[in-house]
Amino acid sequence: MDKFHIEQSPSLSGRVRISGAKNAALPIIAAALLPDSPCRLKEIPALNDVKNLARIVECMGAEVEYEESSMTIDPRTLDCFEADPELASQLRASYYILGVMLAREGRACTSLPGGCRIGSRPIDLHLKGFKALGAEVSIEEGCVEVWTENGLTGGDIYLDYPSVGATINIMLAASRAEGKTTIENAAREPEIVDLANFLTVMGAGIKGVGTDVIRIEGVDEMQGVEHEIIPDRIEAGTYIIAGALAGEDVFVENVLDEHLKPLLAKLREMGVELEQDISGVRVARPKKLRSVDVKTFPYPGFPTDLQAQMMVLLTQAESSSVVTETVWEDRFSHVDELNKMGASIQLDDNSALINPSSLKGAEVTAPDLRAGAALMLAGLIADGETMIDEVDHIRRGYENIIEKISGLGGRIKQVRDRKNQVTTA
Ligand SMILES: CC(=O)N[C@H]1[C@@H](OP(=O)(O)OP(=O)(O)OC[C@H]2O[C@@H](n3ccc(=O)[nH]c3=O)[C@H](O)[C@@H]2O)O[C@H](CO)[C@@H](O)[C@@H]1O
Ligand SMILES: C=C(OP(=O)(O)O)C(=O)O
Repeated sequence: MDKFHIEQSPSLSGRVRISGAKNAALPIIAAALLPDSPCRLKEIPALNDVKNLARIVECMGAEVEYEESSMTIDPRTLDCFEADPELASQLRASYYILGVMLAREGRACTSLPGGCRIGSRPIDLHLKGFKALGAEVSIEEGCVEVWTENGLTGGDIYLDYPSVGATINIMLAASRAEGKTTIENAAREPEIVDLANFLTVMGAGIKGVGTDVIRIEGVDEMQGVEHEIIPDRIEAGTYIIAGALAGEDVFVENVLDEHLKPLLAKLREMGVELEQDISGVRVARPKKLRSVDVKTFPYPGFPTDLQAQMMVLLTQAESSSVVTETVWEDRFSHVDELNKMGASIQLDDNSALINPSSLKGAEVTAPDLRAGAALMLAGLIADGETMIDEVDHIRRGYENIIEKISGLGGRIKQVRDRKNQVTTA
């Protein structure tokens, strides 16, 4: 397994371009199986999750061409409704095959999905939505199966929690169901809006996306279209935090700053100066960082996917801060690793008290994607050398991370296993 070796890099400068959003690209790749002609998707990030999902749809018979950041998917040759179980268990978003194939073929099957271990991650709300559209569901020995004998019909669904995945899966299924579907207490994340725009241009009738009531009018036919994925707000936020931690002058390019309001507001409260323009955000480390408290919420609240990275910045504040995680019950696995690096963070249930501290290099392990990104940020400001193990987690969400950080002057290398042999500059 590869590791990242990082040396203290206190003066990052230059430009870094943000890639297309992983959490928009994945449902959109699945949705490209809905029309009756090919789709061309642009700004597809080169990430393992994307490659695995592309492989899943290919194994189901679709034709996929993937070059640079663009992917063409032709669903006309689909001849299977089952996602490869081994591939499907590697990523969370494989469960979007359920909504899509249920809509298209009236039947779908996949293994329970993978993704970060940050809580129990049930899929009851997805299944409740499918049932409301007239589907039967079964979960047996780690396999999820959904089917309908007479086709899907629109229905009304109230989500107990505004789940991103459930909102997406129900939208996918409802877009080709007969009649109208209403999702109440729907999630409002920008990735859902991107998917809805894609479905709408293909022919679906969708209203209210970006609010908590989404109405979908199913259609019989959809046409393949070209679509460009929105920039990844979590990748952007991670590089903006890197600039606030260790930047002399960092410009984070290809950012939709309206998707990052809760982060940018917190950074300003901390004393970070940000210059926003149409193409991105300029950021540098301020002389002093004020402490702030942060609580994660579904969008438009502070994103749970930036909680770990923000915690690293808070270790550098003048006084103590409290971070409260409300979305996932087990998303503090970075705390032990940061404490190994000299941080002083105490956990109490779903809150963390972060005391000011100087970080020092250490050997740490990335427990999941964003926790890994947080350790990488910590390595950039820690005194000495940091070695991060299990970096495949980080690669699930950050395209060309070594090249991007090195391009800003960050001293980071990929090394291979025990011999610590350098593989990438
Ligand atoms: C691939 C993808 O887009 N992943 C994102 C997506 O995950 P994901 O779609 O899995 O997250 P959800 O919004 O579904 O989960 C949020 C909360 O709802 C609960 N829940 C969810 C579904 C369900 O059927 N039952 C249920 O109880 C979960 O346990 C969790 O506590 O949104 C999360 C919240 O912003 C992000 O952290 C992930 O990066
Ligand atoms: C938790 C995440 O991803 P996934 O849902 O794919 O595990 C994430 O992107 O931070």
